Amino acid sequence: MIRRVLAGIDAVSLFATEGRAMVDTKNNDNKRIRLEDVSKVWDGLAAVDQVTFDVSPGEFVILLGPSGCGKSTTLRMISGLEQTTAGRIVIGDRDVTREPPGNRGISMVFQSYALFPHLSVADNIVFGLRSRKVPKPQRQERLERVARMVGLEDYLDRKPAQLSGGQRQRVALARAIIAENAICLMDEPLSNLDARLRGDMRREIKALQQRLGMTVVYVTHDQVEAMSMGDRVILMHSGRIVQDGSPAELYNRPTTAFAASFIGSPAMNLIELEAMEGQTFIAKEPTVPIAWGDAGHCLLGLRPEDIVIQPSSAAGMPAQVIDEEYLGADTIVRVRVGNQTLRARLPGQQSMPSEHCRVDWPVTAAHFFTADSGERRDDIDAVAPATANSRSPISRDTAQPFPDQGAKR
Ligand SMILES: Nc1ncnc2c1ncn2[C@@H]1O[C@H](COP(=O)(O)OP(=O)(O)OP(=O)(O)O)[C@@H](O)[C@H]1O
Repeated sequence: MIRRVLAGIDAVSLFATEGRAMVDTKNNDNKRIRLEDVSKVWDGLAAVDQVTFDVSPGEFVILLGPSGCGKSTTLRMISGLEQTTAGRIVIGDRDVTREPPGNRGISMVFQSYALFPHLSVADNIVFGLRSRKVPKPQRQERLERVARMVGLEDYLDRKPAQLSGGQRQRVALARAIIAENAICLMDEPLSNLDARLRGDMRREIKALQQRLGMTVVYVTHDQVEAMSMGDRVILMHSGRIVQDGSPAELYNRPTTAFAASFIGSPAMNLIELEAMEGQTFIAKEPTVPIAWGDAGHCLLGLRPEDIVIQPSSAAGMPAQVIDEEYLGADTIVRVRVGNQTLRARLPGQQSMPSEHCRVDWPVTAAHFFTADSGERRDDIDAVAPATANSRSPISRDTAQPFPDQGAKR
């Protein structure tokens, strides 16, 4: 309880700049964010390590990454709730690195909702406006407008304890929106909600952001949120930016093995390859010749949906079916290839007719990464598995699934 109230003070302090003119949300200058070589060091350890990125006006940018990678710390430094150890933060054309939170023109939505338990929904929403001494008629008009926007008109007299998780989250959103700041920072705002509500709220937040033209920086470790909401995704790992691009870029062209394995569910299969005879690379087991212009170890990356499972008489790597997991729209089939386990995603409900099969993939679906640094290699000319000269590379159109492998729906 105490934590929640303290968090509430944080949240509200962002809006509580007395006498400050309302930020003009039409003015794009207030909506731009720039981080230059920003770091945060705690006890000699860099939680955020020389992070640099820009957020354009009206952009929805996601900070994505595993627990502890520095997402929240980065967000809190943008808000001013945390001081930077090094680097510069610029909002619009103002260096705000040493400015207090209330001077930055930013709203924030927290995972904990940060509501005052003793205040009604209406009072929670207008708390910041009150501290700013916005006159009552204006407060009331804005409250009604925002409550309509987030569907809380019928709940204004209730206390937070009388609301569902989704409704509490809407109160937190309403409080951020009513401040009419041009920038809104959100820290895992949906993680306390159940899966269905999360889906609904994702769409609502995105629609609101577009309607209001706000710049949003949104922290999550949930790649579905990142892919579905972000105009851009900044993937972080150990305090650093691993990749910064559109959701499609991150999915289709991951620049590191970490990005490849973090985005996508199930994750991209990463198969260890090792150097053989000068310019040829082969899988440790079984043998997969790879034409290669360089020496060194590398990983072959294959998305589960790119793997084709064929009868054992067909071309491809010999494999054994381990099990099948039916998920409704598709089936995840695990197969053992040599000493490695691969996951294939097949459409509909699938039941493998035999334990023995072959796996194959379109040549263009292969991604390569160096095994040590994990960096993407685009200079590999890969051939399809099995005997390289025995057949033409397959494509999605020419792939031969098991004869009775058609989707059963
Ligand atoms: N106040 C603090 N004092 C010392 N270390 C901290 C403090 N806050 C965060 N850290 C450390 O900084 C690192 C980054 O934390 P941060 O909360 O930014 O990660 P995150 O990516 O947001 O993780 P999560 O998704 O679990 O919230 C972690 O190793 C964390 O333990």
